[in-house]
Amino acid sequence: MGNDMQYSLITLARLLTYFLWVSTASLFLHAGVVAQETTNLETQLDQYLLGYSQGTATLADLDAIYRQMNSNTPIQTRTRAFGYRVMAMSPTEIDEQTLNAAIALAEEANKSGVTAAITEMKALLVNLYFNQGDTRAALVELELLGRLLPDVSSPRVRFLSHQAAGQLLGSVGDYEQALSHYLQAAEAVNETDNMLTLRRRMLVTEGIARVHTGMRQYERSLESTINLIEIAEAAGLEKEYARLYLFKGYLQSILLQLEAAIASFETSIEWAKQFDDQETILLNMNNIGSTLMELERYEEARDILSAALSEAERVNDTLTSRLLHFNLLYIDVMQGTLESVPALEQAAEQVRHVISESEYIDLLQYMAKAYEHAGLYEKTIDVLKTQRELQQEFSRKERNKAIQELQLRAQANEQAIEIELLEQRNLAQQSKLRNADLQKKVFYLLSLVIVLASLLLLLAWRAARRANIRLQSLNQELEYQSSHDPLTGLLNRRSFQAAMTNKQRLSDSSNKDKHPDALILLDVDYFKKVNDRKGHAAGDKVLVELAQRLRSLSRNTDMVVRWGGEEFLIYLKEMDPSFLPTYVEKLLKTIGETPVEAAGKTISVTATAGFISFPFESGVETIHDWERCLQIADMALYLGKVQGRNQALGVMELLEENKAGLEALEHNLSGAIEKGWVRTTHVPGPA
Ligand SMILES: Nc1nc2c(ncn2[C@@H]2O[C@H](COP(=O)(O)OP(=O)(O)OP(=O)(O)O)[C@@H](O)[C@H]2O)c(=O)[nH]1
Repeated sequence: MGNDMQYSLITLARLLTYFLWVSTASLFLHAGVVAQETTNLETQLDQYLLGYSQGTATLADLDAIYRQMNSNTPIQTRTRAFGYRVMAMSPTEIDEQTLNAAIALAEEANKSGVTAAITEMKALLVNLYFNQGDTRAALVELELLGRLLPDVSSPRVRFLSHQAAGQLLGSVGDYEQALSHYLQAAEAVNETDNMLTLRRRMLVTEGIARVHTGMRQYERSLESTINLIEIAEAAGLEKEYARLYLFKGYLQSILLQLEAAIASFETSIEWAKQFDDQETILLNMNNIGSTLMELERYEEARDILSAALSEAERVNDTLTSRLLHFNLLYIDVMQGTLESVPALEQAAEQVRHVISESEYIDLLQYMAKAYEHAGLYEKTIDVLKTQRELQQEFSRKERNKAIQELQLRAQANEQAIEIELLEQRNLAQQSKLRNADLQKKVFYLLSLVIVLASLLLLLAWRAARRANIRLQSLNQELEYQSSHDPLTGLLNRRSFQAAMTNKQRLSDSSNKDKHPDALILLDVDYFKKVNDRKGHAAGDKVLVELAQRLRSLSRNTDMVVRWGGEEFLIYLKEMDPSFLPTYVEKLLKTIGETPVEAAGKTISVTATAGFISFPFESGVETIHDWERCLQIADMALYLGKVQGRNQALGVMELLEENKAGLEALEHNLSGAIEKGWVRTTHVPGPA
């Protein structure tokens, strides 16, 4: 039993341990693999960044890193890579597809709950929407971004966010806020120290310069630009020089530092030439020409503008050609060629469609000057009037635009609140789902544990039950063996004694009306001879056969006992004493009439018996002690033997109903019989 159960338990325990081990190992290995892949990807991104800052990395390098990523890659690594990808693209390369990819990744970031990733994606979306001209969407993202920013620790993400905010707010004219963001972006940059630090510092400074320009704080803007150029030179970013010097010259010309402006434009041309940047060269030439016009150095201006015009025409740059054409006609008029006035008017109209409104308003100033120079005073007044009207109209529009932008920001704020609410709701929903999922998992796990425990219990129970059954049958066997004679299967003396003790304990007076029981002690005659002549095995066979015959005559309530070697005791329940001799006769016949067949031999046997009713009514007293009764039956048996065997003697009645009679009955039966104190019944055996 123990073995069965132990085996099952051990097997289950082993299975469970194995299962746990495999799960733990796979979890551990999986975690290890993910961690290793992540480190590897981050390193690759660092290398890419290095290459990017040195101008050697390509988009293909980045794509190669991208291909190694999957949904298991930590979200912040993926957002970082995506940010680099956008950074590597020129504004014109950014399309709908890029935007959609960014929106999808932003959603993933939202779901992950990783603040740095969420913020980075929001900053990128601000940039992308701004780039696509969708100011409203950019503002909404900015509102959401603003709520997250205080929790962001990564300087890189803080820089990106503030930079994006500065750029967007600067473009909608919220210069103060823009400036504040740029300053925070500058702080974030100061916390970084890598290959991108200088480039980032430049972007911030350029942003600041643009904000100052927007605020018409040109001197400050110029300061920032000079600073910017220093940074670019320190970083050796030669590609940026032309653009920066152009901007510097532009600011100087506004501040009427005209000679310095020309010098800046010339420097810009030098650098633009290095990189074959025709567009910048043309812009600078036009700017130099315009500045010379301001200085009334018309000949020099004409030279450079003519050269620029032929270059612009060569490269089919219509816009610049028209501007240059206008400037050249202006010079003509200023130098006295008054016939050029209509052509100048015509050129102004053409230019009007390709320049901004404010630029056109500035251009009208030149027209007024030209008319004045040509003595066309009425036209001068007209054009100045038009200029004033346009200026007023422009200012009104600007004001409206500012109001609209304010409205737009308020709407964006509202939308952001709605989105935030929605996101919160989504998060709550997700956590609800996660909880439900967790509950489900716990339920399944518990069910599994219950099933396994039940299985174990069942196995244990079955094993215990089997053990009990075996034990029971062993006990029964043991009990049987201890109460039965192994040869004949009859009750043995011990069990009979126990039964009688029990019986005596339970006997009560309610038995009064019933017949007494009977005790018959029976002994096989000359059995020793059987053994001696036919062999011990044949003797055994005879005993078994006789036991069987005795049993065949007994009822369920009777007891047939092997009392000793060849001696049997038959206990009959409620036997009418008058029928007892007949029964005993039948008993003797059953034994003696048919010989026993044993080992091919026929063995004739007879038996002698003594019998008595129990309890025995002696007249003096009722003998309730079965052993005393049996003692009398034994004496009767003995007398039967003495008188020739194959017979039985029953003690029926004590005629001398006194103490002496009882004494004689119990200790000297033959004497009592001789004295005629006892009535006996003689039963002869079969002839
Ligand atoms: N084969 C066999 N013999 C047994 C067994 N138990 C007792 N005996 C034999 O039974 C014989 C009894 O012999 P005795 O007591 O001298 O009596 P008897 O030969 O039957 O003679 P009476 O009883 O005087 O008629 C002995 O030889 C015992 O060895 C048994 O289980 N198997």
